[in-house]
Amino acid sequence: MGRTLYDKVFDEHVIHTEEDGTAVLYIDRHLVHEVTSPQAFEGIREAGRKVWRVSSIVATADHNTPTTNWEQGYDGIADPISKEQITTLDKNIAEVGAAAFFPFLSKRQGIVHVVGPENGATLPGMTVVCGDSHTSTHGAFGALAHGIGTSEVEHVMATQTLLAKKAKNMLVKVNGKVSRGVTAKDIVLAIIGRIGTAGGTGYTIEFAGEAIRDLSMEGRMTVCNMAIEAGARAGMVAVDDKTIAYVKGRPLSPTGVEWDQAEAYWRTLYSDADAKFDLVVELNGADIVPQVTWGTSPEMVLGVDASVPDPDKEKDPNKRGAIERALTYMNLEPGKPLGDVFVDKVFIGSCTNSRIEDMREAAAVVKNLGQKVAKNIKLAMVVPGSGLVKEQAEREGLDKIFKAAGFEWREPGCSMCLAMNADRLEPGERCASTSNRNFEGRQGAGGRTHLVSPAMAAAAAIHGHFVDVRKFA
Ligand SMILES: CC(C)[C@H](C(=O)O)[C@@H](O)C(=O)O
Ligand code: SF4
Repeated sequence: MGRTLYDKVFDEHVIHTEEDGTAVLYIDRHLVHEVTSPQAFEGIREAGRKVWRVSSIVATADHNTPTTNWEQGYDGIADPISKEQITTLDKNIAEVGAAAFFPFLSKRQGIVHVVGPENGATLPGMTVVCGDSHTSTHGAFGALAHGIGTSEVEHVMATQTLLAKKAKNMLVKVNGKVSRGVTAKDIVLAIIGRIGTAGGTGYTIEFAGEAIRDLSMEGRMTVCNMAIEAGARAGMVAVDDKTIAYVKGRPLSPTGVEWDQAEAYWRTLYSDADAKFDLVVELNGADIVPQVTWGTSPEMVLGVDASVPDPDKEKDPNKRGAIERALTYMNLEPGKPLGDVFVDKVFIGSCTNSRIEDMREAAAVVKNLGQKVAKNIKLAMVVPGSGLVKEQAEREGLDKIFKAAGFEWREPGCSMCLAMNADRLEPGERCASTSNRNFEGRQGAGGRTHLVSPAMAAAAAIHGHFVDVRKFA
């Protein structure tokens, strides 16, 4: 019987299987950031162990790095805990080593999930782990990539393996084409709206169908990035010409004969026609509208042309309670058109939407509209995902478009995605954000997050409220 893409990559990495089905998986790539690695390095040191394969490690500092004041160097990191996490990573990598390290202030620094693929650290068919739930992003390359906990980070460092129970296979097929102005972010939000945040629990999701094949690698990363918000630890997309073209020539990609061998193998990384999925979900690309979340979970999402839901119309008492609670937190009245929701801040960034294509998409909207950021917007910020994205965007003059319209153009990092650095929402502030989580307090205590695409965020900044970008896409 045929195998799925997930079956193939999983099987290829099994070293041993216990009777209860627990497998010992070999790990090819270990991505490391400053938040979830200190205890792991400490544990290794205390146990007197060595890191098994230093060349599997690629590290960067991202969550705590400031997005301003880089000219002040490490003195520009105001928060002492943030500073300590960043310098601890520097020390740990100095001691242990890595295949590549992109420290704070270096040109290639950035969000680990942007930096990995950009440098060829993520390759098709690899097992990729990181102490970070959005490691699912790397599945866009036909890699098996997922987040791990800090104790597992230590386990991988010490043994190069991970204990894993095989997940079930889910296929999410997005058929046909999407309309202009509908992006990868809208596709994945629509998927989460359909299957819910627990829909993917226990599964690895393969995203397929014409609308997914049509996406660039950047777009596929946006989709896989949010597989975790759909409950699946890993999301994957089959390898095709776009995948191969993206990885070719990157610093850590193979070259010469090794490239040829690798490419031949990578081209086998798709689900066989007779592979069996435990669950298949299909969506119609043409039905997907630019999405806006209205609540405090990514599944609380609707098209921008819809209105805030009315809890009284929900029969299930649990769901009704959740809607009521979310609307209270979000300070939204049932029935209010989403297009009438005004925002205070706009954040364009995060590992979901801070790649060059996202920057282009947002800048194109700003340019098309030809106006400045609306008066009611206190802050509109664009935070590129890495130093390389920033540099590329500046080469294309995108920074000038943003700055001329009144956006702030910042240094790379996680920034206001989770407010571990100085960028945050104040209590009660409402934000149009291109990030992936809208939980209570995610962007700062009492802050209210609406998840949208970069184009939608840019348009909200100019209009001051949500608008349907299909009107001017
Ligand atoms: C800090 C890290 C452990 C966390 C994650 O695992 O995802 C963060 O990146 C997030 O997005 O909430
Ligand atoms: S950008 Fe946000 S979601 Fe991504 S790794 Fe950083 S904090 Fe996590």
